Amino acid sequence: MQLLDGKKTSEDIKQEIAAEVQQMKINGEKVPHLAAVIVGTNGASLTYVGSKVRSCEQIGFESTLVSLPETITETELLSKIKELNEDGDLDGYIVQLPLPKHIDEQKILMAIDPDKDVDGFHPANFGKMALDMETFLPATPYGIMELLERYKVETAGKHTVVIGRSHIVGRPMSILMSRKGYPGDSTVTLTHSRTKNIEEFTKNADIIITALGVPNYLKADMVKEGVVVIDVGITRVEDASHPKGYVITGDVDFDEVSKKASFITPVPGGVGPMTIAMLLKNTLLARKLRSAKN
Ligand SMILES: Nc1nc(=O)c2c([nH]1)NC[C@@H]1CN(c3ccc(C(=O)N[C@@H](CCC(=O)O)C(=O)O)cc3)C=[N+]21
Repeated sequence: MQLLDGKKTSEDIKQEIAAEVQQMKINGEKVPHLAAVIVGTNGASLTYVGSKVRSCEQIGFESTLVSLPETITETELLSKIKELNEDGDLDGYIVQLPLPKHIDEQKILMAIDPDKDVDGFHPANFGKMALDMETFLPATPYGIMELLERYKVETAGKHTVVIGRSHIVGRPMSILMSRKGYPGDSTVTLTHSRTKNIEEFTKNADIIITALGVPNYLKADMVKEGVVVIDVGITRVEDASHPKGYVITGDVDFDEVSKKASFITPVPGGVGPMTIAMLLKNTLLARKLRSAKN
């Protein structure tokens, strides 16, 4: 069994980006500038946004945190988005999801300038991804593709089973794994909450990508020997015996499944850190595309 170490790989990627930023500075060029919009104060959201800001500092990006109250109206948020779209210094930004219930998420995502949409959530970018055009790939699926590539995991002709059809992970993942070329060329089954006898799919899978958010869902008797397992689930489970009061738990029963797996991602330290690294990579791309335009 080989661990797909997202923590280490994300550090490698950040170092590669940092070296490019160093060169940009030497050339007297503008460095990439990323902003994150966060509405309200969800604990997990704050953790994620916090590590994004730290990563920016670490690699020499400029970063801006736009912190807005839970009570902000949709109209007010839309005018903030307009401001960010028009900000000539800003290369890319994300609006942290989920948004409060009184705000129409789709409406907000549609308002983001596709050229600054480093999450790759805008329909224009999602469409480009599906059509194999250069664009910002959604950071989590992009991070998974990068892990498979850097560990030279074979994907061509393999049966990949994706669990979960969310717009930000499962759906784009199924598209990317079926694309032509490496990593890709996979035969993909996209399973979800209405799938019947899901074990019939997982037991026959060469690669399983779970993005459910149900702790310890995937058990050893649901997989075959030699399977590659990518665990996208990151759930905080209360645990009073831990200093933080919770433990981070994935969708996979790691202790048992890892005995059968050829490759497996840990949680934490797997897909999560990769998501952040790929967001930074997208921001670097946004900067390059913008400088090529001007
Ligand atoms: N517009 C938008 N884009 C996102 O990409 C986005 C979002 N909204 N909303 C929330 C989810 C969640 N997400 C995570 C990223 C990294 C870790 C991460 O690095 N996790 C660490 C553990 C961190 C901890 O201690 O909680 C790990 O897995 O090792 C977790 C979660 C990005 N998301």
